Amino acid sequence: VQFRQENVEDVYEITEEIGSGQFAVVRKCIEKCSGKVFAAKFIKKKRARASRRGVTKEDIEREVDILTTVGHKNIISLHEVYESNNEVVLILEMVAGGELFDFLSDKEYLTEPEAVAFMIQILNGMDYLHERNIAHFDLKPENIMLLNKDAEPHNIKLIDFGLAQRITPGMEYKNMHGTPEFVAPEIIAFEPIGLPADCWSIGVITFILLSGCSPFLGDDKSETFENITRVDYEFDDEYFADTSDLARDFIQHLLVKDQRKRFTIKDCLNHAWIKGAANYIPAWVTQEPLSPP
Ligand SMILES: Nc1cc2c(nn1)-c1ccccc1CC2
Repeated sequence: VQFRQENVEDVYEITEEIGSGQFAVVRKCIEKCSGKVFAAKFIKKKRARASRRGVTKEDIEREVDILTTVGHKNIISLHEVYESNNEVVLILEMVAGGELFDFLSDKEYLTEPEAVAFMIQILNGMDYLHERNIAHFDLKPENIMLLNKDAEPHNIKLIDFGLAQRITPGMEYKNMHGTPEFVAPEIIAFEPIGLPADCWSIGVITFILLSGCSPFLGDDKSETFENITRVDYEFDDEYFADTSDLARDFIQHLLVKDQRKRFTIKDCLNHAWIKGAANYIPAWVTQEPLSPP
């Protein structure tokens, strides 16, 4: 998709802010010709090479390339892209249900069936990406949006592919800056990273969904990194007393330091905690539509 050079405000009415990232602000917008509602993500372009502010054109093109090539019900879709001299605007599918993060803080934590209903959708979206050797590299509750917070069960969309990468075997990715609480040990150790880093983050997210607690969070960044490097976490009985052994087993297979021994997304989808859920989660959540011929 090419970056349109005309003024985005000529084509869309830009309204209230609905979210923001480090160098991005996301606003609700309405396409004038159709009345359709979208989310406009304004990304600041990096001015000078040495500047710490803004995003390089190369990084923006990577996010656009990845969003353009993926199409899945649990991944945000990209409608079109505009460019002005100091920013790029991604016109994205509108998701109006807010972040899973906020949904969680209202509920403290979820029952296992609720957590599994979310986890199945996260895993389906991630399975689609990992089958195409795309790593998200910034999985966390803030980057999981609910389509509609009142619907049951909830339909989720993975957002923010600003750190996503196509992983070519043999290529090494090291300079990463995910969010401390969710990064895998290999990211902290500056070892080559790949798809398994996302699986670690899924383990952290599952732990949080079931307990409301963050397994490795310390009083500061370095303490958090210390806890991750040592894989120092526990299922505190105060929060995990009612959590099934299957759920703990699922998490334990993801929070594994050696990324070669860590569960893959396929392993997760085959785990009894997830597979067993197919009995009580509606088919539209659990069944992947047959991929187009
Ligand atoms: N960093 C972010 C942050 C957000 C979004 N994208 N990137 C987003 C995408 C579609 C709909 C709504 C949003 C708001 C949050």
